[in-house]
Amino acid sequence: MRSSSTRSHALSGTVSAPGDKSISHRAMIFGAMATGTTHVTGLLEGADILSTASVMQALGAKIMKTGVGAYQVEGCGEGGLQTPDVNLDCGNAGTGVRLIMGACAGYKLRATYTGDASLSSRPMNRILDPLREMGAIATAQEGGRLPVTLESDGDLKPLTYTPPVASAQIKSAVLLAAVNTKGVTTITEPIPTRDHTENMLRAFGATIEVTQKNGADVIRLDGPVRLKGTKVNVPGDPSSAAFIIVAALITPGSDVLVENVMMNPTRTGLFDCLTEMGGHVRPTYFRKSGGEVIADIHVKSSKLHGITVPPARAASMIDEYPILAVAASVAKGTTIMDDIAELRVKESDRIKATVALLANNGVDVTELENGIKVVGGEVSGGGLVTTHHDHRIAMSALILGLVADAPVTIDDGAMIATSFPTFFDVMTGLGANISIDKTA
Ligand SMILES: O=C(O)C1=C[C@@H](OP(=O)(O)O)[C@@H](O)[C@H](O)C1
Ligand SMILES: C=C(OP(=O)(O)O)C(=O)O
Repeated sequence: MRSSSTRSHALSGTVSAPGDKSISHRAMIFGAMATGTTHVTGLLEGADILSTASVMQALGAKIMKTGVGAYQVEGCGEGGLQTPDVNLDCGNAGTGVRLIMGACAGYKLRATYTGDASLSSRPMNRILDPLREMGAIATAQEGGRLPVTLESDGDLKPLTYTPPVASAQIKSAVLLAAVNTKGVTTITEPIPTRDHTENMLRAFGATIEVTQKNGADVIRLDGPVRLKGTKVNVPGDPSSAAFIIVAALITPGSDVLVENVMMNPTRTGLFDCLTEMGGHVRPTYFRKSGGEVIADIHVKSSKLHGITVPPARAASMIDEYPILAVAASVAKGTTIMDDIAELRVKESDRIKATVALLANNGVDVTELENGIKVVGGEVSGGGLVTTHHDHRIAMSALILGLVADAPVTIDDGAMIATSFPTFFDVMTGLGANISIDKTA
């Protein structure tokens, strides 16, 4: 599905951010583990979440759609998740496969996990290592890749663990295994990562203690805990709102309101960067929804200047570097994004893919050992961008095209549906010149 974008007039209007991907995965997984019914509203109906939902059904949960973004999950509760009859295809979703493997390790079951080409190239030992330490048996392909077969007797040992990289997926996989493990599992996080697992496990009835030691967060879960079905109202995804916000900031004359954006500080690093760059990014009308603070963000096109992104901010904007690099392409001066080696193991090597996307479209960009340097200026455009099945590279390229002299084309926009299925409608509704070439 080849798509392209061209220079656009001012964007204007009010839109709502789609449901948060991280919270939507967790709603399906925790709901399936719980006793009783979980009622979900605002679920992101993206391909990643639909993969997770069908995997949880294969593991024994009953999931029913009751309206737009509304789902009812009948959990497996006492009986527990069950050995599935089929391989568990987690699609494109790192979050899905890693959290589900963690959850399944706590039960007596055996399953084989697969994914698409992108997911099959991503490292799984980062969660298999701690799960093996707890007693699960896992076999993987070379380099810890999928397909993985994971088996557990449902009688794991608790673990005291410091993940080797800042990763909410590692933390969450271990915590989910700990839910059905007798004893205290402790995770130390020197750099805090998104805390949705902790917050949502509490909403499902678990007690999770978070304390500070030598500047690190120490997270303790005393298992086993019996999760109880609950209501989950999924807030809007700041990582998807990011594309709308940057589009409005860089397209001259724009004035856009993005409603329902989750403002959890473990997720808002990009908004801090854009504000430091001189962007008019103003959250208003703060309120609580589904246990999170949300706000409506008012964005006006602004003259941006380059910044050096503090590496300590990386965890709170880990998925936002490609779109920040697009903003940096039209900012005055230099933007440095360094110490982001984790970007090399996302849906694609996002350092290389971002550098190639900008360079092909006439932006002055340099690949650093573990980062990206961008010097802003005019964007000539005219390039064909290889997305490597990466939704965030695809959306970033289409936003760059809105300020380019010649159209920016992407090889395939289909993956955008993994995290932001309404992207094309939302952006064209605001006035962006983005089109899908259904014949290519
Ligand atoms: O826990 C989550 O929901 C996620 C954690 C992040 O991954 P890492 O934990 O690997 O950094 C992020 O990139 C991903 O989109 C969602
Ligand atoms: C990295 C991402 O997701 P995941 O790890 O779940 O594939 C993302 O959405 O940018």
